[in-house]
Amino acid sequence: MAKLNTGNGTRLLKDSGLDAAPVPFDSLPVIDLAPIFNGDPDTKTQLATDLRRACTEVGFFYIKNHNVPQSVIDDAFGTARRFFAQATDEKMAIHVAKSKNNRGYAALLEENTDPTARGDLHESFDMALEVPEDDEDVTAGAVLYGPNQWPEDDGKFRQSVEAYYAEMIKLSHQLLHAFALALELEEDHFDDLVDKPLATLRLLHYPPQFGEIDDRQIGIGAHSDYECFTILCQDKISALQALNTNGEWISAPPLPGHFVVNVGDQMARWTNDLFTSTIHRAINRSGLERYSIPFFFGPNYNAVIEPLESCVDETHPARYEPITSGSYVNSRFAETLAHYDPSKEYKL
Ligand SMILES: O=C(O)CCC(=O)C(=O)O
Ligand SMILES: [Fe+2]
Repeated sequence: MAKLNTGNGTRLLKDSGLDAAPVPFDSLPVIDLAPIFNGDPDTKTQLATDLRRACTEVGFFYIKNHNVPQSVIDDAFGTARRFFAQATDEKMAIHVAKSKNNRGYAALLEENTDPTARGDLHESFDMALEVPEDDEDVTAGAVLYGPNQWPEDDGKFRQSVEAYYAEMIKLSHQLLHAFALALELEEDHFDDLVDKPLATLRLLHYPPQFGEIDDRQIGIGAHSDYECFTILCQDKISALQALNTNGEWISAPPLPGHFVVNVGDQMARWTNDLFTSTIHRAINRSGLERYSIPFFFGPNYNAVIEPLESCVDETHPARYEPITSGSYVNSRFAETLAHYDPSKEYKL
């Protein structure tokens, strides 16, 4: 502890560098995305300011006026409910263990997002960009690209999931423009890096948990997301919590017509931790089944992520070595997904 003499006596102060401690948030900000679509320069500047603040102080926020049709969202949730209601055998037919790139179904407890815990109480279906096996990046070993696995049905499942995915890709490009403005960069700064994005959509089903709950076995254990940002749609059930700088869990309930967006680790690395990749978890104590649809958006497999020049200076030296988007996500998957081992031979 250092001491500072004032006219009214001595005060103690911690020697904690030049930056002020962030104010711990107690609720999540709401960002109006309308300006990114209507192009008015003044309101865009306001959006950039609001977004910068949300990403710096919280790392979690709601977005409204996102232009995603409610019918596409409702369809995706209906599809998720029908999919998870099937018999286990049906779902296991497209199990992730049959995929090199984590596409398909994973059962309860097969994911362990927090490696110190005992497995997550959710089941999931993962899909991402459809890339053929003979694509040049796939043959060169870019293991996160590849084909999806689809359930055998009348095609409705694939149709509604792909419709939702297409909306998320469109929205992510707009959101990335807003992030660039928030970083005082040109709006299209990141555009060349996202034409073949590592972008994964998950359907999640959380059964309710009753009685006394061991915090090592909850819906999804405490974690940060790996990609640039996540766009999350929740059904009507509140279960998501975000950790503030005081170490307190803050509730992030669903708001009708809004998505929750959170900054991921790749964006934190790009911004040298100016934007914060906030830890979160979900516990479904509602007594009802819960469904959510996170969409994780990161740049192309080979895009190099390193601290942006504008986020590095003498008092904030670069904290991260350059790494490709693919290597980063790959290493995180290997740590948290029981069936993920890109070095092994997979048979469909
Ligand atoms: O379901 C939720 O509310 C959160 C999901 C999540 O954090 C994730 O899948 O990374
Ligand atoms: Fe997450």
